[in-house]
Amino acid sequence: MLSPFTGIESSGSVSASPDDSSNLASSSSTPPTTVTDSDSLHSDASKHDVITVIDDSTVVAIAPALPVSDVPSPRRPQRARASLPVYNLAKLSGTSAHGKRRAKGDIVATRRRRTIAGSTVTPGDADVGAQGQVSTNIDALSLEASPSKRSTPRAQRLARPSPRSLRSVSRLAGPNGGASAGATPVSSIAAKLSAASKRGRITKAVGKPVKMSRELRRLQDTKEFNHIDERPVIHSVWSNGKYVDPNQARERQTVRKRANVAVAAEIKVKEESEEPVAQLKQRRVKKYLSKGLYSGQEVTQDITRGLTAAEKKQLAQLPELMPRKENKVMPAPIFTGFRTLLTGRDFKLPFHVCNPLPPGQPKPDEWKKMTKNRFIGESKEVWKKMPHILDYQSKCVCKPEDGCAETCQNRIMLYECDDTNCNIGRAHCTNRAFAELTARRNRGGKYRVGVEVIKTSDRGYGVRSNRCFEPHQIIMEYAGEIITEEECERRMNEIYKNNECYYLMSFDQNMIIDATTGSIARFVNHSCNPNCRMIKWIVSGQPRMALFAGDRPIMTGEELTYDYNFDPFSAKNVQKCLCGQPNCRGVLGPKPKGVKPIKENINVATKGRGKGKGGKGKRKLKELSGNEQNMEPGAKKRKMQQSKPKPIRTLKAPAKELKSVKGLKAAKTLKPIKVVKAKPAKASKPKKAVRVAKTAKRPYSKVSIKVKAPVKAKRQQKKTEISASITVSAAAEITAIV
Ligand SMILES: C[S@@+](CC[C@H](N)C(=O)[O-])C[C@H]1O[C@@H](n2cnc3c(N)ncnc32)[C@H](O)[C@@H]1O
Repeated sequence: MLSPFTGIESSGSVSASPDDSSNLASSSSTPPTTVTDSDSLHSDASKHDVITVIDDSTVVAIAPALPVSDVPSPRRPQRARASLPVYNLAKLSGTSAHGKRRAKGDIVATRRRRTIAGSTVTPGDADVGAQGQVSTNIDALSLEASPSKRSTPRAQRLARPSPRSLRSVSRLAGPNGGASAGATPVSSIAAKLSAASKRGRITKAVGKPVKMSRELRRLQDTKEFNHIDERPVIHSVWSNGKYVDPNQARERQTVRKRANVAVAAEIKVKEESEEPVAQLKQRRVKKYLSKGLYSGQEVTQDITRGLTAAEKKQLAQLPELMPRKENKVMPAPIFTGFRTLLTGRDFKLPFHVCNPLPPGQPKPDEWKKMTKNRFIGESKEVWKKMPHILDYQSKCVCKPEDGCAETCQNRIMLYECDDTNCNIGRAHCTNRAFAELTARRNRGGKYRVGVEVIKTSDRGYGVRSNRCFEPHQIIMEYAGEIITEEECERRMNEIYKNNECYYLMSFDQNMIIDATTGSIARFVNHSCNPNCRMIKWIVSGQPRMALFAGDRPIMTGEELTYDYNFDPFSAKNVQKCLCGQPNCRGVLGPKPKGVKPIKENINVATKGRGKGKGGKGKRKLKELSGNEQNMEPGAKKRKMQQSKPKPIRTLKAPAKELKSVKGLKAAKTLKPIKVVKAKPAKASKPKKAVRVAKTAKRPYSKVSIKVKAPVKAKRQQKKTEISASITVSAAAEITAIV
């Protein structure tokens, strides 16, 4: 037995059959058997898109008028579906939240819920639903709708007659095509629908307005109805079968973000703290080039091509082209030398870099340093305080542009300029060597002093430079104790009798400088080809000895030497020279008799005077003994005036030589100052020296060293011989000097 509801459904004529969908699905496999089927087949709309709106009022009368059994089913028997889809429009349109409304007498409780399949129709409403459905289908048959009236796809879908409606209409019409009993109210239903469509917005099939349910009509102005979302759509999230609360998830996300930030900060701090270590680890090992840019390049050109045999032979003898061992040192890139020449500049390497003293240098013991001369014993009383005072009464005649250079009379006579005897003043004068030395020393620093003691392999201690010196530049003063000859004798007999080296140098006024306690200059060794000269100058009226650079500049690290010019007085006193120079005389003094002395080392001034070879010892002896007949008259005057043997000749020589070489003017200028004003001779001092020399047996030999000091002005002719005596002990025991 079928209930009205089930009867309707089984007939498939009233409600939309779920099999419509099956029709669609089977269209490809099952040919159409009825018209409705054909319609159904040709419909391209899915059943889900069709909304059938049924007016409650129109449905009511239809159901009883249509007994289910009377309506033959044009369809072949089908199996009923187990379940039907139910669509909740309120939910779909988003109005379910509004709840049930009651307005204008609408009884919500009795209102039928609209569904597509009509499965939710209450039993009491079954007839009504059937009628409503019929009316809808009738509307759908009305072909008034035109494509132009379909404003939107949605409207098109709504207006399109569904296969169900078509089928139901055909059923309602009966097999004869005439209207059945149920067809009577069709016109009234259509009119009702037409009236309803005026108010409703939704138009149904064939362009005719379809009456909307009141509920929908009330809602049609709402945003929900128009699908306008104001609030964010929050979708529920399920994860692994569990519901995820969005609030909790947000909190968890925030917590996770914070944790991530904290971790990132921690990592950053860690990285920063670990950075040096990482850098150390990542430090790359530097790769050095083992060869130069052009290393290994072969000479492609035959440089001897086109040369004669003789030329080739000559070329082959060039040391540069001699076959050599391969140089393993990395060569400089090509044109380096040329580029250096063009763009290079002079520079000095720091001395401690280029030439440091070898480690473990012994220091000389028993050496008391003294940088200034000091009178000892009677010497102070015997010493004439201002022997050169008269020389300082006139000034040189230099001009500022001359700068007291080589033509300066003071310079020629080995007088240092100062405020009393200089015409041009300190700013322009260049003849103030001792003043310059004092200033340099006062500034301090061992590289300003410029010398240091070294231990030589075979000559005891020596001195070397630790800076460069220009030619004729003052290096250091020979200072020590100034003693009389008597005191010198006593010291040699008593104090220095067992010494191998003595540091005694004949000075001025027959005095002797004992540098045993003295300046560093006492360590300067002898050389037959020296780079320095020991010269006595008159500074502020007082004699002072100093070591000067020779004619060539002195480089850093060179050993400083001067020619002792020993006068051994006896062949027994001769000391072997170990200077190692090519022109070495072999002995510290002049060459022994029978051997021709090497001329280069003989004083030029001596040669200029035409005096003999190897006569210095004799001359010294004569000077010491007061036999000065061979000396120039002027020189004798000068000697007497200055009470020193060598400068006498020195003064005389330049005056004579200047006449012939430099010009008479300078020579004439010299005369009134230095020679004409000469004092009467005092020959007592040299005699005294002889007396000293004549003393009985001594355990040492007295040797005289002559230091020659050429003056800059026309050196070869104007070189003046400055003599200083040095008394050096010899190990050999000799008898008295005669
Ligand atoms: C004034 S001292 C020089 C400093 C000395 N070398 C020292 O160690 O104190 C002179 C002595 O040094 C030695 N001497 C200096 N130059 C020499 C040389 N070229 N050949 C051999 N001995 C030399 C000689 O013994 C000489 O008597």
